[in-house]
Amino acid sequence: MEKNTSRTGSSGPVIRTSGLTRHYTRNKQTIEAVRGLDLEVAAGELVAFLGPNGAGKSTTLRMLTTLIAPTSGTAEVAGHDVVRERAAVRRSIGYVGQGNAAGHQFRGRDEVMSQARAHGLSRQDARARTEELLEAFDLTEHADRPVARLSGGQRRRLDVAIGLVQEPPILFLDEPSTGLDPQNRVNLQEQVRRLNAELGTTIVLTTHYLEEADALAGRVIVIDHGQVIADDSAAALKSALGDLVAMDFASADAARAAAERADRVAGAQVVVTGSHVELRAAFGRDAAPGLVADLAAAGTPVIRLEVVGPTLDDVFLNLTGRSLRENQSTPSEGAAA
Ligand SMILES: Nc1ncnc2c1ncn2[C@@H]1O[C@H](COP(=O)(O)OP(=O)(O)OP(=O)(O)O)[C@@H](O)[C@H]1O
Repeated sequence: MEKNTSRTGSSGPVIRTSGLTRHYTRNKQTIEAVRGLDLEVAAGELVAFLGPNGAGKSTTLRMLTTLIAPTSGTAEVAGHDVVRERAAVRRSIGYVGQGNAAGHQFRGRDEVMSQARAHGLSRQDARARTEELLEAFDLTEHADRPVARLSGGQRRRLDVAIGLVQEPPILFLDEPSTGLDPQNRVNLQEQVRRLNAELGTTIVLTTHYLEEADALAGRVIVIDHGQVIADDSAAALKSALGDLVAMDFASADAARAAAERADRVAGAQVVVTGSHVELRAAFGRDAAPGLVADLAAAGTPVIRLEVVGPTLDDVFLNLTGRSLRENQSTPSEGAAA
């Protein structure tokens, strides 16, 4: 399949922002929702904006999709300025916002079908694409009901299906999986992956699900208080942080003695709390057996040992001192990465 460098007619970045800033005014106070974003996204990338509620993710997407104008700074999408060339930007993108887009009195199937026709598919191709998307989002048996009579989750799935109809060169998805059950979240991820891999669609999505950013995106841009605080692959972000080696000892004295030895592990950050020692180091997993043997020989044996690979939440915690999980609406669904 062709890659979307050719679909957009550009070999440079398909999204480029410089000092992109957006303020809101509420009760005479200025809210700096997005603060000087400098960003480049190349054709064919799958990027996740990860951040807590209120970080500025939606505002960024709304500027990139021309729905709101920047307060200052510039943004180009598909080579077009988002303020001066709104129509050209809109022709190059698909956008699934956080709200429900589908008309409520129409049947779900007709909504998808008419979008497909509106985007120039033949009747036959439109029907095939409609059925494919309804099937992919588990909507086939609900598709003959008016949208108003679908559940919240079913409507959300219909919105995402409609957003995927046209297969645009650049697709923006604002929290596409919020409100979806785990199975439909997986279905969505499959669709997103397929668009990216098979058609080379550049995809920018926002999420506060750590697992989603981790599983899906080649590149994770962590946003907090309207600024980029990290930008790399999930694997690189995590490995830079290193593994956590948690150890319990018989007494606080033993823990303190052990911590002195643990400090010798290259690049280790060691924290002692009572009889508990936590060590974080890039290769903590590899260093642990030697350290345990060393401590036993020194007369301070480890009573309990746990080695945990870093999660994106650890990355966020390390960068901001706060946990992203506090912002997750369904923390119980979060499995460690
Ligand atoms: N229309 C608006 N008027 C005033 N303030 C706004 C408006 N839209 C967003 N904000 C504020 O701007 C900041 C960034 O909001 P934004 O919706 O971009 O964050 P987000 O990262 O997308 O969060 P969420 O995950 O909750 O959508 C927040 O403080 C929010 O309250």
